[in-house]
Amino acid sequence: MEKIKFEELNLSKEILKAIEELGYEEATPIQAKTIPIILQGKDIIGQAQTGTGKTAAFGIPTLERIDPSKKTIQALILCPTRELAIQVSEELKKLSKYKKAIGILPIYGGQSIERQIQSLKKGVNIIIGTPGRCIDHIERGTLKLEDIKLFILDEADEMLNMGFIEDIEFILDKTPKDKQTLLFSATMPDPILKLTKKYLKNPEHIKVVHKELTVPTIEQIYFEVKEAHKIEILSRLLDIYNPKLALVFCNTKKKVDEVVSSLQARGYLADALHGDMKQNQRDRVMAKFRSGTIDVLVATDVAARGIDVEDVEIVFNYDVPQDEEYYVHRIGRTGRAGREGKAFTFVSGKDIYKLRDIQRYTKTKIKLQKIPTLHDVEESRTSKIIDRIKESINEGNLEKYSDIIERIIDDEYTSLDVAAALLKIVMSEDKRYDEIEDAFEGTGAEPGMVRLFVNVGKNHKISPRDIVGAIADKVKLPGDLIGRIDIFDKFSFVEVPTDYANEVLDIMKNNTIKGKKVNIEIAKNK
Ligand SMILES: Nc1ncnc2c1ncn2[C@@H]1O[C@H](COP(=O)(O)OP(=O)(O)OP(=O)(O)O)[C@@H](O)[C@H]1O
Ligand SMILES: [Mg+2]
Repeated sequence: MEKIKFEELNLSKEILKAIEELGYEEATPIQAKTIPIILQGKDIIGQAQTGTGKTAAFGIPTLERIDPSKKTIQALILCPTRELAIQVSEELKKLSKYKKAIGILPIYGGQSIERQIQSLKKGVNIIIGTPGRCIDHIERGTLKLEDIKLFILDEADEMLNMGFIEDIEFILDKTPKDKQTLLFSATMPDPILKLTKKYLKNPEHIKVVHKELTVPTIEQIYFEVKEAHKIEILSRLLDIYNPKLALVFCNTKKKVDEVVSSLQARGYLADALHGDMKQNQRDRVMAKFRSGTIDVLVATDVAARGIDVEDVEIVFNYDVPQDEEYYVHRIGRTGRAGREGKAFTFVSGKDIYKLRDIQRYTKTKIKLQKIPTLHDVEESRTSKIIDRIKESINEGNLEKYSDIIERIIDDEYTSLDVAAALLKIVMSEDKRYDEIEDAFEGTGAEPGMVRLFVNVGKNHKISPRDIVGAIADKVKLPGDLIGRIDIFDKFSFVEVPTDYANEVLDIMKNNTIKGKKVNIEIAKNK
């Protein structure tokens, strides 16, 4: 498709200036195709791949059509999650930087309703909301929709799905008949498409056509993994690829919490996002993820749709998603706006059938890759160190250090000796991998004993003796019955009598060692 400049789209100079500041050089295909039609006042269904700028595709013409001299709500945008409502509202605020008079307000559950009422009273033109909270305001009489010109569903197929459809109909019922309706999503399954006839007038279905439903710049890989090994494999992949940010999807809230504690215990900066958390917690986690204060976000499907965070380099499907559409949306959190990304899916047992359905639905091939071994992790660490050494040599300024080396060489060591010794010192600071492999080799504990894998996390001050002491103390198990296998940077192995194993696991799960929560699980042969 030929490139379309925003200047060709009949936009106001205020909007063009804001677009220029955002650094958008040309309109994306979905923007080029839908903006003119929306400006004409037509109903549309806009379908284009994840991360291709659908927000601005409906956001820009919406801003152009608002009359800010009237203090009424003229556009309502509904989103399936709170995080998405906030994000869409932020993007609209950026686009309206030079149309200051337009009032934009996100309203969503979990936030003080009183505060929202105060803001609504000031006169707002565009509401971006989640359905539940909008209904709440409609019932209180604090959200008046009789002046609505534009009604927009972002993630429209999800909004018209069973979970939301009643809410949507309730809200639609309160809006004027002659409004314009816009539906946007990366996916639009046929049954939902049929349903849209009920809500749209002579709509144009604008589909930015591609052979496949997913973004081609996302490399899609799957690993055959036993359920019990997922956490270890996730850690290895994180170590090898070292993504700036990674998003890990699980199918349940419980699993999200488990994965987060295992990752934290292994020293990763990870946190959770799911629907059981309080809104201020959710906001804090999203902010930390956006700023890179945490680098692994583990989430349920609340984070699957629409969320736009630039540096997400890998998306993990820790569990294969139930719905094919969700695969598309989940992996679409990476590879946005033309960037590259990776999507890694863990497949265990019967999941392979689901994966086939997903490939058929998305018309893509997901490639099987061998699970990285600890040796691979080691290799990747080695090549990273080599790169760093070369970089440092190229940067120069090494005179001070060369002088020291010369002193050693004077003592009859070769420069190769010196270099090798230095490298050994540097690399042994984090040599957990070889040692863990050794310890796992033969997880067979002494007869009558069970070997436990104890994870104390980074920067701890917990010695093996502390671990044995804590178990002895809290489980009332004589210390000499506990065997100590080894201690590593972040890990340790202990052996306890088989009869006590479950009790130790139970009790230690709810206890701390020197004030720190540690992760103890039965060691499994890798
Ligand atoms: N014309 C443009 N040029 C460059 N970047 C753009 C352009 N339009 C939007 N973007 C950027 O592309 C990213 C993705 O946009 P957006 O979130 O709207 O995608 P989307 O199509 O809604 O994806 P999803 O289906 O995942 O919701 C955003 O960071 C946005 O700022
Ligand atoms: Mg979107």
